[in-house]
Amino acid sequence: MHTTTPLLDPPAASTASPALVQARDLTRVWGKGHAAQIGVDNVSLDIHRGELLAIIGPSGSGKSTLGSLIAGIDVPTSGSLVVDGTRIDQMKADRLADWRGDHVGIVFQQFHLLPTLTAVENVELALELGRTDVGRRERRRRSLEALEWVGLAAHAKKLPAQMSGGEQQRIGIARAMVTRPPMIVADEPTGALDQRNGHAVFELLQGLASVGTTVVFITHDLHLAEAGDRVVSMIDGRIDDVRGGA
Ligand SMILES: Nc1ncnc2c1ncn2[C@@H]1O[C@H](COP(=O)(O)OP(=O)(O)OP(=O)(O)O)[C@@H](O)[C@H]1O
Repeated sequence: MHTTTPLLDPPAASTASPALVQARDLTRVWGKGHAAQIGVDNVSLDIHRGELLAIIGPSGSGKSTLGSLIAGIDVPTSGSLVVDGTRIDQMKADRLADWRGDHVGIVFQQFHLLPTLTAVENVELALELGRTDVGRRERRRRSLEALEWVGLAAHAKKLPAQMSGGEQQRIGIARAMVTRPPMIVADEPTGALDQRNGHAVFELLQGLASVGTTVVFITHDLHLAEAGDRVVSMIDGRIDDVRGGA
């Protein structure tokens, strides 16, 4: 499955910064006063290039909120966030969407594949949305290459409903990686899978990290988290503990 293809060339580093993600005092709050809901509370964190960083913590501790901020899906109420040399914490929604298309691959717990598109069309869509400079034939070629890397070239013409959950999530990984982003944010990507399929998905993420992609892996699976390079534990929106790393 893990062949050396151009798809797996390390993403080009666009800055000399040692950390791909530099979060400082990130806070995300909804509402005000007594009604305020705190998602993330003053979080500062560096995430390095090629690092597989696991984020764990009880339900409601802020893992998804932090992941959404790092992925540029949401913006913080305060604090600063630099990703791959660009400050994204105050970007307007349309610019942020463009930035995301080129810089982040996102993997969801429930796969989020479009049901009326085949596997290869789902993967191609990421290239259409993210990189308008890639022509139709090249999009198809790269998408098939990504499917091959996740071991599903033979499923290219299948619809999501014709595939197992594990297969759909591997298509989700192919879709996240096909734009060759410097970072992948995966929010409980193994949460809907059995142990064997979850492990297979985790190994794909490890493979991407090993060639230089930064992987943020949000999980309730402590066993898989420990297999990452570093484990960040959250509680009540704050970082409670960081284990591993240099
Ligand atoms: N859009 C929102 N509006 C108001 N509060 C929110 C919103 N999104 C998240 N929260 C709150 O922020 C806190 C953190 O939620 P978050 O989803 O980040 O936790 P989590 O650790 O990912 O939980 P889980 O493991 O259950 O997915 C929770 O108290 C939640 O209710």
